This record gives sequence, structure tokens and C-alpha cells, in this order.
Amino acid sequence: MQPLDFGLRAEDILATAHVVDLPLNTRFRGLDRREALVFEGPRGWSEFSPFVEYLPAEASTWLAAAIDFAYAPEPTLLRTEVAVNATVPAVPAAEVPRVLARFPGCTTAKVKVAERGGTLAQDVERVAAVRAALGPGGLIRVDANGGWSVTEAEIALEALAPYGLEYAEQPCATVPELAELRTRIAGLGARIAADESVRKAEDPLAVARAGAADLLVIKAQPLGGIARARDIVAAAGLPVVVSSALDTSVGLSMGARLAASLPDLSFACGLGTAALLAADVTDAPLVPENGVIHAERIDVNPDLLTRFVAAPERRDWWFDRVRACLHVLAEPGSSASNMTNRVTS
Ligand SMILES: O=C(O)CCC(=O)c1ccccc1C(=O)O
Ligand SMILES: [Mg+2]
Repeated sequence: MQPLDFGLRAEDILATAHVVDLPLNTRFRGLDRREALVFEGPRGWSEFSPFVEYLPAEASTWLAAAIDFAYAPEPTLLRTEVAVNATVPAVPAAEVPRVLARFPGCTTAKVKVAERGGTLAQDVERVAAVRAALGPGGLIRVDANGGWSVTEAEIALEALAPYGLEYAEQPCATVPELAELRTRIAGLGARIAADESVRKAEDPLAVARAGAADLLVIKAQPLGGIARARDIVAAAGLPVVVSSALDTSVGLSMGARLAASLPDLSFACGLGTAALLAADVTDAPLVPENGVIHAERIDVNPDLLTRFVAAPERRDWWFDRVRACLHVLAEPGSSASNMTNRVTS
């Protein structure tokens, strides 16, 4: 295995890089705009878009993923399209039909709950509105982003049980809490999925090993790219939901191609979020049609890069961030550097 020449790679990345600032059509995760850096490598367009508050130690894994997607060969794809869920931000119940209308054909919806400043009653109303819109045949999953204590989660999942939940994503923040909740609600039949406990953990497999989740949420960018995410899926021995992080269509295409490469894909993917963007970097965004997105690479339209270009100081900030993350990847022994070395292997 040859180590990467990170100095050269920084020039390569920044030579084709564009930083965009895209408006959302629905407030999500406290954001109404999304910044992302896209660049072009020999394999096509790639994206580096950790949230702005992430420090280089965490963001460097996202850069490893972006480099992998720009430079490394891809696995064999087993399908050309993947089913996706509608993503319902923590909106008032009355807004649910408007949000769901952006996800044509999606019969699974993921509903954000436990958001700071919200109440359980609002969460229940939102989930009830989603059930009313989807009908009895739809599947509803909720995502608490670790916002509940074990007892709060127990109370909330009991209150939501009448609406029929496919699973609850990261109901509590830590692996021991998830394990405790899982034993407490065994009678309820609600499954638990781990998201932050996979993508923000030092060891993404610890939650599976602890028996603290029924399934794993797998995100290509935070896990270091398609190849490493595939390794984690194979080692975990649990069903997975491939998801994303409010990426542009370029980042979503990384997730879609990961999903399309997995032998077992029985859950709808959380890859429909281009529908929450009011602008994208391509004329053919990966928005859901008939409940699916296509697992294709994205052709970026240069006019859109110009129209939605970030302010010069934000561009400089992202370019410095790339350099800082490359430094982390270049540190010998950094786990991220081990994963990026496979780019040249
Ligand atoms: O899974 C989805 O439907 C969309 C992705 C999503 O919810 C998300 C997007 C950005 C940041 C965090 C999350 C999350 O799953 O917690
Ligand atoms: Mg989540």
C-alpha cells in the first residue's frame, strides 16, 4: 500500500473545487442554507460537506470519503435505483402534507422528533399527520437524534406506538442508553436504529457488538466513503438503512451508489433529501420520483456553481478546511489515514 501524496492531492482537489451556498425550502436541523464543496476527480464529481461546526478530526473522515469517491474504483452496482424515504423535518403538523408532496411515490416517511424547543405533543401530532397522509400501508420511522433520556424515549415510543412505527432512530445519545431502552421496550415491538452511535463513534461497530440496536444507519461521507462503509456493513451483521446528511445531489450520488452496491437492501434509504433543497448543483437533481432515486453519478452545471457560489471568505474557509483535514489524514496512524490509503491500493 502506497501512502498518498497529500500535498499534491490538496492542489488536485482545490484546482477543481467550488463552494456553494444553497437555500433550503424547509428549515432542517436549524438550518435554512447548506454550504458544500464539490470537486471533480478522475471518477467524476465528488462532495465534501461536513457541517460547519465539525472540527477537522471529525471532518477529515468526510474528506477521506470525498477523495475515495473522486479517485477510487467503485464496487459493482447491483441495482440502478434505490427506494427512499420522505424526510419530514420538525415542522408543525399542518405543514406535513406540504412536505410530503415533495417526495412523490414515497411510502416510507422519516419524521424528526425530540427537537430542542419542541414538545412530545407536537411530535405525536406530526406523526399522526404523517400517518393520516400515508394511510395504513405506509411505513413511519422517527429520528430523535439522541434527544431523549431512556425514560423520555420509553414514554414517547409508547405515545407513538398507536401510529405504528417501523423503527426509532437514535432515540437516546449513548450505546448503554440504547441497550437499556431496548430491554425496557421489548414488549412494544419497536425496533431501534443507531445513527450517531455509528457515524460519530470511534468504533462504528461497537453499538452492534453491544446488541444495542436492531439496525444501523449507514452514511457514506461520515464513515470514510463507499469502501469503508461496505466493510462496516459486512462486519456488523445487522440490516442497514443507507442515509445522507443533507448533501447536494453529488453527495447523495455517493450514498445512492453505496446503497446500490449492497446485496441486502430491504429498508428505504434516507437519500431523498435533495427534495429539501431549493437549489442544487445539477439540472437533474436526485429528487425522488415514484419513491426512488437513480444511482447515477452527477453532471454538475457550471452555471449553477456560479449562481450559488459562496461568499469569498466562506470559500477561503472551506479551502483551509480541506488543507486542515488533509493534515489530519496525513498523520501517521490516524484511523482516517488508514482508510484513505485504500484510495491508492
Ligand atoms: O435519513 C434521512 O431521511 C435524511 C438524513 C437525515 O435525517 C439527516 C440529515 C442531516 C443530518 C443528520 C441526519 C440524521 O439522520 O440524523
Ligand atoms: Mg439520524
